[in-house]
Amino acid sequence: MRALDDIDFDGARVYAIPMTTRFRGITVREGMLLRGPAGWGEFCPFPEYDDRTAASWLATAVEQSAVGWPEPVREEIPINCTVPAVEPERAHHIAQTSGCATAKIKVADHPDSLADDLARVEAVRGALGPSGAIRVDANAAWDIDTAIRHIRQLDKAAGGLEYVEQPCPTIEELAAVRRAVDVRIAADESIRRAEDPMRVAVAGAADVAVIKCTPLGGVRRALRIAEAAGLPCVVSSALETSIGLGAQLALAGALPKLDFACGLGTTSLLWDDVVAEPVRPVNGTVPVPRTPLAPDQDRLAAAEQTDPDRVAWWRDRLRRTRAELAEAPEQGQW
Ligand SMILES: O=C(O)CCC(=O)C1=CC=C[C@@H](O)[C@@H]1C(=O)O
Ligand SMILES: [Mg+2]
Repeated sequence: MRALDDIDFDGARVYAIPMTTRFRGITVREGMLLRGPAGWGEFCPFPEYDDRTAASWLATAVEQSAVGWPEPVREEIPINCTVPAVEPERAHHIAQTSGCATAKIKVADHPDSLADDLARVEAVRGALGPSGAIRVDANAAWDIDTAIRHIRQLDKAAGGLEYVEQPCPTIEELAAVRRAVDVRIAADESIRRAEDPMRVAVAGAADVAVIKCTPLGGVRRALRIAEAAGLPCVVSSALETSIGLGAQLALAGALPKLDFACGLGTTSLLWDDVVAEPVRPVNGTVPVPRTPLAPDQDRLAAAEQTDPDRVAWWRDRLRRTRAELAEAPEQGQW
C-alpha cells in the first residue's frame, strides 16, 4: 500500500491516558499517534488484538494521516452521553451535565446486575426527562432467555428504550431476541469485519448497525460497509483520543442518512487528551472536522507513555502491523 510510505513511523508517539472509570475492563488507554502528509492519525487497537485485527486499525490511521477524509454531508453530529456501569447518583449526574438528549447506558456488567441496571436506567430517565432517548448496551452478556426477560424490565424502567445494543454474542441469538421483544436491537460486536453487516442484515438480527470506522479500516471503507448493510447506522467510538475521534466524526458526517445520535462523546471517559480543544458535545452535538486535528505539544508531552517497556511494545506492534497491512490487498482501498 503506497500510502504507508508517506507516514513518519519512526516519529510515532506513544500515549497512555488513565480512564475516569474502568470501561471495557480498561483503566489506562494506550495508543500511538502517527504523522503523514494529511495530518495526524491514531493507532490504538486494544492490547489483546492480534496483528491481523490491528491492521484495520492501522489502515484507519493511515487514511487519516496520508489521505484525509471524504466530504461530509452534514456539519454537526448529535451525540449520546455514555453512562458506564456506575451508581445511580453518578449516572444521573453524567446524564444531567452532558447536555445530550440521548444516553447510552452500560448494563449487564456482572451476573445479578439486573437491580443495579434498573436503578441506573431509572436515574438516567429522571435526568433526561420524558423527551430524552435511552439506549442500553449489554456487550453480549446475556443468553436469549435472560436477554428477553431483562430487556422487557429495562424497557419498562426506562419508560421506553430506543434500542438494546448487542444483548447476546451471536447473530442467531440476536435474531431470536429481536423476534421476541418490541425493542429495537442494535448490533455492535457482531460488526467488526467488512462482511459482518451483511450477515447481520440477512439474518434479520438487528434494526440498527453500530459501526466504528477504526476497526473497519477507515472512513471510506466503513461507508461502503454501511451502504451494503442497508441498516440505519450509529457511529460509535473505540475510546480514541480526540485525534482518532476525528475519523469517527468524519464517518458520521459523510453517512448519507443519520437517524440516531452517535456514541462519540467518550473523551469524558479519559482523564486527559492530546489536543488543545478536546472533542466534547456542546448542547448535545459535535461539529464535523474537515481535516484531522493536530496534537498540542504540551498535552501530548503530558500524556506520553514513559514506561520504556510499553513504548518498546507499541513500537514493535506498529512494525509488525505495518508489515501485515502492506500484505493485505483488501485494506487501503480508499
Ligand atoms: O457508544 C458509546 O456511547 C461509547 C463507546 C462504547 O460504548 C464502546 C467503546 C469501545 C468499546 C466498547 O466496549 C464500547 C461499546 O460496546 O460500544
Ligand atoms: Mg457496544
